[in-house]
Amino acid sequence: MAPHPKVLQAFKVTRALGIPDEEIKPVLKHLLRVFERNWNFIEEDNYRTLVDSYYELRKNKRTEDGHGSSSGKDDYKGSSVSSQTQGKVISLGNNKSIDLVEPIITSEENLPHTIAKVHSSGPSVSLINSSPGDNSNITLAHSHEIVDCEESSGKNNGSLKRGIVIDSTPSARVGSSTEVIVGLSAHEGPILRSDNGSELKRRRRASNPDPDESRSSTEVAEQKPITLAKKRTIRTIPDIAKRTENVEISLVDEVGNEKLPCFNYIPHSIIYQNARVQVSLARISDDDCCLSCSGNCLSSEFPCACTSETCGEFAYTLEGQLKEEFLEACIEMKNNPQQQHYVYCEDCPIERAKNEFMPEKCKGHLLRKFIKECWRRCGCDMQCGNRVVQRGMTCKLQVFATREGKGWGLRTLQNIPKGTFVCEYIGEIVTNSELHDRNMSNGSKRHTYPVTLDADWGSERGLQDEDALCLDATYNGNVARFINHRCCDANLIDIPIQIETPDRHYYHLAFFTTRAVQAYEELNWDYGIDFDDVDHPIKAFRCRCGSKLCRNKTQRRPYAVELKNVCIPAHEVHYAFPTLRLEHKFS
Ligand SMILES: C[S@@+](CC[C@H](N)C(=O)[O-])C[C@H]1O[C@@H](n2cnc3c(N)ncnc32)[C@H](O)[C@@H]1O
Repeated sequence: MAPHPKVLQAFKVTRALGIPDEEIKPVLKHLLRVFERNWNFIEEDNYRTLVDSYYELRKNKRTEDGHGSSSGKDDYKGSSVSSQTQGKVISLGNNKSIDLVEPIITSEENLPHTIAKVHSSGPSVSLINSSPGDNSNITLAHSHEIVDCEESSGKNNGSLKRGIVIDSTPSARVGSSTEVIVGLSAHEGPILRSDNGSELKRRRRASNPDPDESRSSTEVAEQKPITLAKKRTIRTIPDIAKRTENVEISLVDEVGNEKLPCFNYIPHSIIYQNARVQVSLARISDDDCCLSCSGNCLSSEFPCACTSETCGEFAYTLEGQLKEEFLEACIEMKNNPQQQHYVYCEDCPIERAKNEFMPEKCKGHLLRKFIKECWRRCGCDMQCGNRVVQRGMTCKLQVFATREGKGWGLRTLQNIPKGTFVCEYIGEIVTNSELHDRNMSNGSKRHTYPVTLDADWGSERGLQDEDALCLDATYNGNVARFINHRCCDANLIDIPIQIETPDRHYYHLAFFTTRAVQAYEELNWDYGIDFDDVDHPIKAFRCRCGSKLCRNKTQRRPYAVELKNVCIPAHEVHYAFPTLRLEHKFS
């Protein structure tokens, strides 16, 4: 079968650089897998990532082989977590690298690059530092004009023995001095000196006699010269869920700034210690299940007993989405809560945890609409349309480094229709007082947003501490811990789901789309923060949700949160002190 035109185009560019097709092929295959077949990432900057990956892989291979040559053929063989690659950081040439597993490695360690300073005021480019002991040729992996090169000794006496090719585009001249990472390649030959790049072009022509190909090399140079970016590291993890979910959840950092998240991925919530979650068949009465159903409850003529929570109607459609009316009602209650949607407990567990002897008055809890799914005692099967959340995630998701300074975020890799279940909020099930203790001892080390399972506290009198529960995803959690906040018009909404237990001390919190979401859109939900609540123990982050309805109107703080007089960058401290409750007042 003839290769795809995009593959042919990629080969055309790499051939022009003298890279044989059979060597670039496995690299391309690997990147396509890592980027979920999104060619934009591969094509951008004239296939920069592809070419950089190739050269860096070659260099790594040479280093591993004691400077032996590499065919490059097998380096990306098999899946991206094959035995060859697992545990390795694969640097992507000039300024990128791929981290295929979980080790937390700083970008400095990852980059076996030479750092060059470009002095843009004059025509010369001088290398001020090169990798220790590495005297490989230095070149940008793409087509560039050679402006000038100076032989130079760096700090480590790694003097430049051969060629350096540096971009001469106007963008490279911006500012007086820009630090860049220059990739290392395996070109042989003496120092290249040229004012106009003709030497490089001549060399390319010499190494590639095919007139068609040498033309494309020149075209490439003219089309899109590389821009000198700040050093950055692209890291990816193929599946942060470690195959515990129905789908793989990749992580990618194209920005190159984020510290890799440090937590244990769990696909189901788990009791930390004191939380009382009573799951037993004996507690499910005949009225709480549909014993006589079979197959798919949604197809039966009459709604079964499991619709008791949703006024005798299933919340899901036959296609597996939330019914429009139900979803809209949930959105309305969340976005425009009325006074009657709040309940106030007499002895609020949240206030009690804060001050056992003199608790303050309850601040109120928002009543929520529940969905009850069929479960073990029900006669239907696992494919029943009323078992959506318990079947688990089906959407392809990716954790990525946001560019707006929100730290990591979550995006979808596929279009998702309105009302679709995306994921659950999973974490440790802790009691309110356990959470309070954690907050007190860990304070500023918090990195996620615990949620209080208080949707039904209004119907309880004197809630015991073991029954007043929260989910904390700080140390153990799932992909939901990466979902960032968006005020009011978020594309996800959290809905309480009752599955195993008829009481509502413990329930599942599931995220559904509030509208159709396009592939590569960031997913977000409204944490319910009151940005004007100056008394709240957590002074909220400066909101960068970008919504027209953003409630953080004043935006007083410059990209940091103040926490008890300590100023900590927002990406360092996520949520610190007691739970921000879902029902927090709206301004
Ligand atoms: C539950 S975590 C979300 C994942 C987080 N971004 C990360 O890197 O792990 C919540 C934290 O993300 C950041 N964040 C979330 N939404 C934000 C927003 N709209 N604007 C700015 N920062 C946000 C804040 O630092 C917040 O404390």
